Amino acid sequence: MIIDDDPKICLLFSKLLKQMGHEAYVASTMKEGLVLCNNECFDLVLLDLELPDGNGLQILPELMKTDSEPEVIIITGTGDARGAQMAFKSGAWDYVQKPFLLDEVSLPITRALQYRREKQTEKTPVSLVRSHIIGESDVIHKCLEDVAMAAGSDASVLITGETGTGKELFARAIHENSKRASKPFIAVDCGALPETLVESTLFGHEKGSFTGAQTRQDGLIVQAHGGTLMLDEVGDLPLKVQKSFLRTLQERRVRLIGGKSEKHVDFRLVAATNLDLDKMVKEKIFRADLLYRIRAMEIKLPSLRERENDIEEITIKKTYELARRYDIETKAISPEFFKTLAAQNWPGNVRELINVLEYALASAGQDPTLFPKHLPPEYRTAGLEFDAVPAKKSIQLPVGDLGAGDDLPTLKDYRTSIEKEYLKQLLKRVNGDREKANKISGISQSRLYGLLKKHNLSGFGSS
Ligand SMILES: Nc1ncnc2c1ncn2[C@@H]1O[C@H](COP(=O)(O)OP(=O)(O)OP(=O)(O)O)[C@@H](O)[C@H]1O
Repeated sequence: MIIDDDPKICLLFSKLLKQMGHEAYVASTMKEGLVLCNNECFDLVLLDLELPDGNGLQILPELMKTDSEPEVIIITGTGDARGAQMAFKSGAWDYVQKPFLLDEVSLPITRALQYRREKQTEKTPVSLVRSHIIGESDVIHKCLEDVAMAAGSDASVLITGETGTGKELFARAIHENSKRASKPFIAVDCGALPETLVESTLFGHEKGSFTGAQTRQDGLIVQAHGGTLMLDEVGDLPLKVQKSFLRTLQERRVRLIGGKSEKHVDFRLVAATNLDLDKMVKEKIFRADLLYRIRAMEIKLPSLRERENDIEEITIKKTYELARRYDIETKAISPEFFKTLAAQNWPGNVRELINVLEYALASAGQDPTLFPKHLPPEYRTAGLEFDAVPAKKSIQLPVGDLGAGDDLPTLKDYRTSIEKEYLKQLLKRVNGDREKANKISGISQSRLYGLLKKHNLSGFGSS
């Protein structure tokens, strides 16, 4: 419901709300607004303050007490701190000042409606089926609460997060905890499909509708009927397909490629991405109206770096699972192994961790315990500071850039020149003291003499 006496603003909001998939009513005075609110049910009121019959704040408490108890966003051209404070005190959701950018209002609208949906959603299921999601960190618990919330409603959900953070796992969890659990869960990776195939894969095709379409085939949308459709990497949907998919989402009807009639489909959408869809909207490569539709709720998955405390539990459970899968004895895990894992950056998140554990199990062979030495070499360096070996003196090599191209010396020549440089420095420091030279260099007297001879150095006089 838009209560504003400026027809241009009303038109702008009506268009925006329609684009976001909502219906909008308009009132131009406080009185008209109140009457409508008392007769209809509204989720949200966009309330202007300067109205012909008074200041909108006057009717705010009354509006919020109408049967549908709508959320209210104040829109005003005369923003002042006191007005904003009063609005919030009376329970307004947000306070937007004119002039505004569409983004500045669309976000509070989405959030207010999400909040409202969450409020109305059935209570969180007492025992959420975790669907193999591992982790007890606060951030994962927050995500599980979101899953429970999403599972209790039928709203479209957008799951965002870096690669390997478990977007598909969480999508399945939403499905398995929803009333659609006994119906199909269909996942499609939009990024893996060639552009020419996306449309027919999603919508299906009639026989002979294009070369190679030898039989009539239902698309994945129809296969997801009654259940959940997961569009993974939704940012990779070509613009043309975005348009037809939006239509299907809005009208819940699908038409096979080359077909004439339409079919009713009932599916719940869970989309996922690791791209910045808002940025893609600005770059005009993702439709704003589709983004509004698919992001009725959003679940942001944390990276593994943000939930370091979960690494240990994931490691134990996954090592056990992998050992069972490969039919080998499960291994004990040393504290150093955990420490080395905790020191990593994990850009590939849980998927990367599982791959590393697979490597470690293979490299451990018959060894009963996993140690850092079983990890891929590039992962060991990050944990070196935790190794139990006492730290050695750091060594500053007396070399600079070795030059570019093919003129790098052989390793043997390089070692020889470093060795000679070392001996020269040693002789300078010990000032003829043989014992001291043996002590510092850590090599025996005879070996030291051998080396001095080799390099034609005579630091201790003739011998
Ligand atoms: N919290 C978790 N608990 C247990 N396993 C997890 C968890 N998160 C991810 N995994 C595992 O990590 C692997 C990658 O997960 P998934 O495919 O769901 O990630 P994704 O975010 O969809 O990745 P991408 O963006 O690359 O498609 C899977 O084997 C999944 O089971």
